[in-house]
Amino acid sequence: MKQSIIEIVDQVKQKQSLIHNITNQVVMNFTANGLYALGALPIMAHERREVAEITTQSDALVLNIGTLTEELLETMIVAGRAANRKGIPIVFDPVGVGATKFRTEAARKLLSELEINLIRGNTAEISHLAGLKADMRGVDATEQLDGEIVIRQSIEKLAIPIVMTGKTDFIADQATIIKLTNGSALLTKITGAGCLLSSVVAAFLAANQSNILAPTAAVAYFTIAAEKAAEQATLSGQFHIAFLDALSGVTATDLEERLQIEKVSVNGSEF
Ligand SMILES: Nc1ncnc2c1ncn2[C@@H]1O[C@H](COP(=O)(O)OP(=O)(O)O)[C@@H](O)[C@H]1O
Ligand SMILES: Cc1ncsc1CCOP(=O)(O)O
Repeated sequence: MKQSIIEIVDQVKQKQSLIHNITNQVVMNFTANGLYALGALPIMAHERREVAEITTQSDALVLNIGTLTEELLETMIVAGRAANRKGIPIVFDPVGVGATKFRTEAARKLLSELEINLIRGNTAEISHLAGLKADMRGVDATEQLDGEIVIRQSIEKLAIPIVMTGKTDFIADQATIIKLTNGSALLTKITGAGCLLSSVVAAFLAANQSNILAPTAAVAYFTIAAEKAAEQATLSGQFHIAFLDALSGVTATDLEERLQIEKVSVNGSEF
């Protein structure tokens, strides 16, 4: 597994994928800088009349509903259809789903009208999307949820590969669940960490379309970068910058030495 992750990271660095992000207004700049640091190329384009062309020129599409409007939702459908026609992977980030009826209905619409390749959300968002109960305050959960139970039930209900984040991260498809425990709590003190991760996952999927290995490599790379940054910075402002820098330089040795894949289950049996 570690060797495959290292190889996928090399593929990402070589491919320098162009990632079309239809994302929220809070995180656009951070996402663009994070993708550059990784070695990918960002483009943010939100005009309905041009998104199909932009998506078609891109290697992956990210749909993020963090500051969604009715118009932007329609634009996402146009871009998503263009991606589906060309087999371009789509990552969906259901920011704040469950916080309002509009977000919840929008998320359902995107899932029903588009073929989404992967959903990346925090534990509360994934629970909501799967119809499990989770209390939200803004874009964050108000309670601790048992990630392992949530991911098992969610993958069964949604039947789309999922990256579910929190203190522990889970990567799942219908056959496999992987649990990663790398990272830093400082990621929760800056805005846009999850949104950037969704775009990083898209860059990994653009380079390697495996349902489990590519997103696992993305989460491993991202959370190990956070660990390295947290060794340089204790406050959120310093961490923000240190993290961007660390995103450009996670090495094979870092992955070898730091990766914590605590548990892998395949078709329900652990090994
Ligand atoms: N308590 C925590 N400790 C360490 N890392 C965390 C913690 N909570 C979230 N993370 C990390 O922060 C990143 C964003 O996850 P999360 O905060 O769940 O997403 P979102 O920003 O969408 O709410 C992930 O890489 C995750 O591993
Ligand atoms: C604060 C906020 N409000 C609407 S979108 C957004 C950014 C959320 O980003 P993340 O969930 O990745 O921290």
